[in-house]
Amino acid sequence: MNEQQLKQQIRNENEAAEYNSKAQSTSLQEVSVYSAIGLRLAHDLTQIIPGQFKGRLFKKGHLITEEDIPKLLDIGKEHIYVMELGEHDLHEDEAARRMAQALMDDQLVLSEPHEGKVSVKSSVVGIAKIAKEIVDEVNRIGEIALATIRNNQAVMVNGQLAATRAIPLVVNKQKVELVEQIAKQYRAAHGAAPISVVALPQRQIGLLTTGSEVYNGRIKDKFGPAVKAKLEALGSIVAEQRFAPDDRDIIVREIRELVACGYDMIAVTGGMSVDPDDRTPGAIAASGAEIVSYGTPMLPGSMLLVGYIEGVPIVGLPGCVMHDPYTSFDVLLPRLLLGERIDKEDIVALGYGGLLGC
Ligand SMILES: Nc1nc2c(c(=O)[nH]1)N[C@H]1C(S)=C(S)[C@@H](COP(=O)(O)OP(=O)(O)OC[C@H]3O[C@@H](n4cnc5c(N)ncnc54)[C@H](O)[C@@H]3O)O[C@H]1N2
Ligand code: MOO
Repeated sequence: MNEQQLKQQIRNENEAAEYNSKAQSTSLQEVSVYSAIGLRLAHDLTQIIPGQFKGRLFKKGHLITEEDIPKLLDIGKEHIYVMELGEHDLHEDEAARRMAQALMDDQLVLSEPHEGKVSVKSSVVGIAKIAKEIVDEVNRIGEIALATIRNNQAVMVNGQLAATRAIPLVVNKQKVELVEQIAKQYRAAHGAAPISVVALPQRQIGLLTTGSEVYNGRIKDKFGPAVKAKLEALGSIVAEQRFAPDDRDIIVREIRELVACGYDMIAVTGGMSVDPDDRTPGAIAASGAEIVSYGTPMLPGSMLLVGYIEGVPIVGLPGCVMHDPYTSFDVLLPRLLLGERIDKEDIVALGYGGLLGC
């Protein structure tokens, strides 16, 4: 090859490299909004008016018209992007969609991408099963985000479990492919998606409300309705409610009778703290229950008791369960209803992050 041929070859190679790099990398061109009429938006545009509105003002692909210009200026956009996606990149919407599809169980409902985010919702009342180690692994990749609720948290119909998003407007395809690979490996090893929901079965609960002031009619029972509401929200019912004064033998007898009825769970309310009239923990122990824990390191719900009596869960519910929407009882309830055994470590784990105030 003579010198000229060599130069030509280098020129060819350079041109090819330039062509390839154009084809491979995403080009983002800034265009003044005044020159943007007739162009299409490369991504959703958000408006925030504190206290009034937060949401999508313009959708990706929107054809910009003259009357959009003041609206764009009002949300601080003097320029927009015109984008040509490189072959190794994914648009934020596509990245979010693919990650959600890879990580989520089929039963879950995926939203359309909205401002670059895909939301994942439950179609049933259930308990979230979320592999924390996978969430961490995905979030370690960088430039992509996976946010979830906590493992074992209750979720309502249409309740959100997770959301995916790419941080930049375009993200390297390999990052999303890595998420897909991580999810595939998890599914192969566990036979389930890293993020899923298990529908809660309908359980029948036997409820015993203690407290002489309630038993004698001095005050109206407020515990029964509160416990019923919490259970019904999760698809279970209080099949029977009984009342007892602050008398240990009577409480023991009532517990035994509720156990004999074959309910799926027994709940005893009131009398859970330190006063001489607080007979419930002693009565639960005397009724033959194996106590996993009397007391939890979570506030509210520190005086909660969890045990098992002939294999049936029994809980002692302190006063706060009556008025507080989220206590240690609410944390453990979905698992109790599912039939998962609660052990001492589950109680220990309530302390970190468990100070919600009461
Ligand atoms: N010195 C301490 N005081 C308290 C402690 C403690 O460890 N040391 N613990 C606190 C915590 S935490 C809770 S929760 C409360 C209440 O615990 P109890 O489960 O023993 O609640 P009671 O004493 O039975 O009742 C408290 C309050 O609520 C009323 N009540 C009870 N049952 C009903 C019902 N079915 N309907 C309507 N109202 C009800 C009761 O009349 C009392 O007024 O203790 C803290 N204090
Ligand atoms: O058990 Mo109390 O139950 O923390 O407010």
